[in-house]
Amino acid sequence: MKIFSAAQLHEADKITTQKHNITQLDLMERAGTQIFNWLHGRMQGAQVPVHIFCGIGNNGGDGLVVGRMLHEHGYNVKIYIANFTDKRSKCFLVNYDRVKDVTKNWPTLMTSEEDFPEISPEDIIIDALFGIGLNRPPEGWVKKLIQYINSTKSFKLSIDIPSGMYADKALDDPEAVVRANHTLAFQAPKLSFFLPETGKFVPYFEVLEIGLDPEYLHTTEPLAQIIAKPEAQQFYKQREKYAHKGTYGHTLVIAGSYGKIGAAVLSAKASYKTGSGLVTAFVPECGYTVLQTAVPEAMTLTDKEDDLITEIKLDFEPSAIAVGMGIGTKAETVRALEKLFTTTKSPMVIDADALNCISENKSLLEKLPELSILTPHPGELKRLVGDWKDDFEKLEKTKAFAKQHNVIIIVKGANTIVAIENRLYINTTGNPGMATGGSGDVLSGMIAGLLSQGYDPLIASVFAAYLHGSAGNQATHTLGFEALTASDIVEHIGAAFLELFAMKQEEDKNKNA
Ligand SMILES: NC(=O)C1=CN([C@@H]2O[C@H](COP(=O)(O)OP(=O)(O)OC[C@H]3O[C@@H](n4cnc5c(N)ncnc54)[C@H](OP(=O)(O)O)[C@@H]3O)[C@@H](O)[C@H]2O)[C@@H](O)CC1
Ligand SMILES: Nc1ncnc2c1ncn2[C@@H]1O[C@H](COP(=O)(O)OP(=O)(O)O)[C@@H](O)[C@H]1O
Ligand SMILES: [K+]
Repeated sequence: MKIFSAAQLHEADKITTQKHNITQLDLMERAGTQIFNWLHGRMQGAQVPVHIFCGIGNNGGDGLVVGRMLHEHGYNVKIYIANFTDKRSKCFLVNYDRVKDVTKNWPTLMTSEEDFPEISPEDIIIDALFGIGLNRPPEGWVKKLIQYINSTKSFKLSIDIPSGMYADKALDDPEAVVRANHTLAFQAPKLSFFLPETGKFVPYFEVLEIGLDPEYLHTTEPLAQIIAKPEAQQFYKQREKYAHKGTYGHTLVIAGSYGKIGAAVLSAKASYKTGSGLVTAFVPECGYTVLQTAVPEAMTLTDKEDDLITEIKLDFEPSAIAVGMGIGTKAETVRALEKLFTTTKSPMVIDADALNCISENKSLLEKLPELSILTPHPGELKRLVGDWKDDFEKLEKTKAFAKQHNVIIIVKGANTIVAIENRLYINTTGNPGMATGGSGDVLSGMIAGLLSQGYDPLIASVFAAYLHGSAGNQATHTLGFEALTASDIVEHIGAAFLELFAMKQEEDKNKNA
């Protein structure tokens, strides 16, 4: 699914009306009807008071359509207009009249704090104050209205976007955003739903199709693309019946130093669990027995030094390499990395301390094989690309960096984001239980495991991020969040593969029944 900017959505709106010979008003009716259907399907005529707060733009217009329909279906609905300017949109005005025709009353006009209505905790609030047309932070009594809405215990449903938030730029004032319990977004989710500073205001959302011009949506370069189950299913390559272990590649995991050999264990196991035919771990001498015991399937090569990696000597050509987890940043290790980068032709995942080595020795960047996959967490990213003022600038800097150095960057976090050239892919799986030591080591092993099997670097990146989050989700079914460890993610990689097609099997069963 694609994510568009507010400007692109306004353009889609315009093109749809022109090409499909419908009016803006028709589109608003469609949008409002979708929201009404969603509510009606859940409320089933319940007489819970519904308070709809409308602005004076098209978001407010949507709110008026919903209010009219709820009224027509016998719901207990009250409509308020936050009359913050007299520049009411045309479609708002038409629907304002239509509400009056149906309810025989004008909605309640609000022009100051005195007009705020009483709201009981069990009431429902619909937020149609501002949509994607917000162009400055709400101030004065409008901000107070948002805060008043937030102070109630009512269920809050935002139309299109929580009022006070922008679709594609940072918040100006976090105190002036509706704290929606749920958001119903038209046609596509907004970029701000997925980034830490703004996404926290959108704990749950659904997308409602409103029939914007398919050609425009299809041909327009989006701000980002969402990777969810339908996309992930398409990445999957079936294993062949006559395959042998040589078919699925030989992954090399270069990881560990004294006290951090576990990183190599997690990564090597994850590579195997993701389907790599063979896995070799290259570790300092002190890691030999640990590896041979903890991952008996893996072969182990060791450095000549006991407690750190100083020279990576191989006796085979790896099909993919994951390097950096727990290796430290000592000068000898940096030299070993430099040699690896300049001599290897294998696709490579570069993580953790290898990224820190690069940050401290920027000349290494020029030596990276093209389309190497860098997997920084926010701290490592900052050391690579420099500081940012907000999440949106972070993405811009990351894209510029990826383009300049011809690499793929995986920005890890609650919604892991993959950047390649000018494009962004946003992962949708994962949970806060995965904020635990070693879970990144698992991801690196998984990416390398996919690379080894011949997945191209971009697909390996987005598919591994999806499966990694999905394995984490599967693990929570029996463990919850707190008890989840990186090893549990590894143990549930198989379940993540199975889950990819679980729904389809269910559907097939139903079809045959
Ligand atoms: N294609 C689609 O997706 C479809 C979208 N649809 C709906 O349209 C919505 C977008 O509507 P929209 O463009 O009319 O803007 P909206 O968000 O209602 O508000 C803008 C108004 O607020 C004002 N204003 C702004 N900031 C302000 C502030 N801080 N404080 C005070 N005022 C402020 C601004 O006035 P001005 O800047 O001129 O003073 C303007 O009057 C979209 O989210 C969706 O719900 C559907 O109907 C159909 C298809
Ligand atoms: N709140 C969260 N929701 C989803 N995934 C998360 C969350 N926190 C962390 N993760 C995932 O866990 C991994 C953490 O990686 P990293 O910080 O490198 O861990 P480590 O260095 O301990 O291996 C990343 O893949 C990240 O996307
Ligand atoms: K809204």
